[in-house]
Amino acid sequence: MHVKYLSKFSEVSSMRASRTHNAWRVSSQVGERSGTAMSSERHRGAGNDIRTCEGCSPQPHVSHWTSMAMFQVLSSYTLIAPFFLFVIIYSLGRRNSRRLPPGPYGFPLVGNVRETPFEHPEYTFASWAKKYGDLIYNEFFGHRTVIINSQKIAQELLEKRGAKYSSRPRMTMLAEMLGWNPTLTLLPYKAESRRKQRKWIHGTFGEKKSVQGFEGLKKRETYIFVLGLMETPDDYGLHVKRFLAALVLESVYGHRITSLDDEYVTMMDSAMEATTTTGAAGGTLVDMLPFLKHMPAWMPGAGWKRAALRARKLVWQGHHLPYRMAREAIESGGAPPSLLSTLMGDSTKTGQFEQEENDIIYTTGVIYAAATDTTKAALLTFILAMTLHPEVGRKMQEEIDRVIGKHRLPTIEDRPDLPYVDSVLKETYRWHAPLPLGIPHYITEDDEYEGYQLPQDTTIMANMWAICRDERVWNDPTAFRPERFLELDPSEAEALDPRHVVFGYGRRQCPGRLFADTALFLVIATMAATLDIRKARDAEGKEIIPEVSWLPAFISPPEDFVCAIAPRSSSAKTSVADALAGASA
Ligand code: HEM
Repeated sequence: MHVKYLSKFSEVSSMRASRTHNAWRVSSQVGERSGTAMSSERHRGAGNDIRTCEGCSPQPHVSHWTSMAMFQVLSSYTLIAPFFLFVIIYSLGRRNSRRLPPGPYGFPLVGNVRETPFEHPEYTFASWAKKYGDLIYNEFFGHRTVIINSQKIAQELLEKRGAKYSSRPRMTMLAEMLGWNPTLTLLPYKAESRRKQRKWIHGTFGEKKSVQGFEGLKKRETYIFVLGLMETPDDYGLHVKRFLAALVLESVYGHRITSLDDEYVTMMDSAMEATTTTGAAGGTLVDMLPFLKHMPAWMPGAGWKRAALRARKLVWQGHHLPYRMAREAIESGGAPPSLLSTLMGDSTKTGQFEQEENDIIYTTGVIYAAATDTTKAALLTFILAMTLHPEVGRKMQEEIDRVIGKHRLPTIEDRPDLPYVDSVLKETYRWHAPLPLGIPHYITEDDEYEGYQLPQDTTIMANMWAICRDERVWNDPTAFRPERFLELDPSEAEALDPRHVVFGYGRRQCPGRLFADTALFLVIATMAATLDIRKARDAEGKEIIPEVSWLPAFISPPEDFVCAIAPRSSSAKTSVADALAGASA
């Protein structure tokens, strides 16, 4: 790939596909497909056990397109033929000479591109695990990739051996051509800027005390969100987007939005959209063949480069313009405290502002991209689960009424007393990991695990979707059943907490997880206390049962679905409006 599937932190609505297939069905189709997709395969390692299976996958997918495009470009550069030959010989030699983890045997040069579907590769990787085990080796155009399908191995490698497993793979298009390279998400492990940016973000969004400082903001935006749902429930997707944009822009820049037409939102959305439309991160032709980035933009066939240059401008603006506007507001004393005001204040005090300004710009700029779509995916998954399982919503309401009563709304401090609500959030994470394959890590030193070599310069990723649905761990993993967490003893519950999976691992673990998790708890508890979420009805009054399917993307929210959201009681709207007045005071 390296990371064919890393379509970055971005608005994925442009990919909102026409397909609305059921996720469980896809899962089994993919399983079937992967069983027939390989004309030959073998286990590398101790023995070269060659097995064949009938037929080839008839499924066209983007990887075919990518390889065809590659051949078209290369055919006009016949001088590169010796290079091709070298790569084929080299890749064959490399695959055979090491005791790599098992996996489907790919073709020379393209590797496993052919049998890896572009959509929902996590399902295919999970089905491969049944055949090859929890550690699977793949190659994509000569790039080594290892996929982990169990929590035990993910923790062993990505956490315990974090010093070797915490870098990021090279992404020529996204990082180098579009200009996302100075952001924490993509910086190599050893980069000084990575250390600094991570410390800053963690200090604001990962430490309990500083996260508590945003409680007022979270409450206010939660109440605005719930009132919006009460007024125009069919626009629930837009309310979710507004809610998260408001949380992020105020906590990061001290900028308060009043609508989605806000200047900052427009700029940042444009940067993200331009990024998405240049192709899947790590999966474009130039990622496979980085020398192509030097192709002159005026050349015939270089439309992709011209598009990348246009996107680069928007990415630059998305980072620099909100920063400049917010900086002015902070300097004129008109902005509430924020990550930016803290960083500006601290670095001015130490006399480091000039040296640190670029890191400050990119630290603040990346959070909108990292925080909004990820949290949106989790919140939409919760709404889908409530639509399908109104009985879960009723149980949450019973618990809230019993513990808190009806005279006030739940707060984050109520969490220990609301174990059922808490288990609903955990089940939401487990049911569908918002980033099914996480963000890839990169191995920076040769290593060995259970007799298998894991060479330096290999991309390694945890299949979070598969880990959260591991049948060896979870009974009936496809069911949405929050009770499963209440049936565990405390030590098991701690070990199996899905937050140890869906926010990633070790030294690259999400630094915003505490902020996201507390915001999500508050919002789902408030929704349960004040709203009924049910199935919508069609013109004949029949319930519409939403399909359970998720967008095939790096950040994977549910596909569009309809639901009926209404105030829980005649007084619900007043109590939220009163709470909003209190929170805004
Ligand atoms: C439900 C919401 C969220 C989910 C599921 C999520 C998930 C993740 C995952 C899986 C990673 C990659 C971890 C790894 O490489 O092992 C990550 C990284 C990151 N997340 Fe989150 N995230 C969420 C919300 C947030 C929020 C609210 C923020 C900021 C306030 C944030 C900021 C970041 C950043 C900056 C990184 C890159 C960290 C690094 O490379 O060192 N995320 N997130």
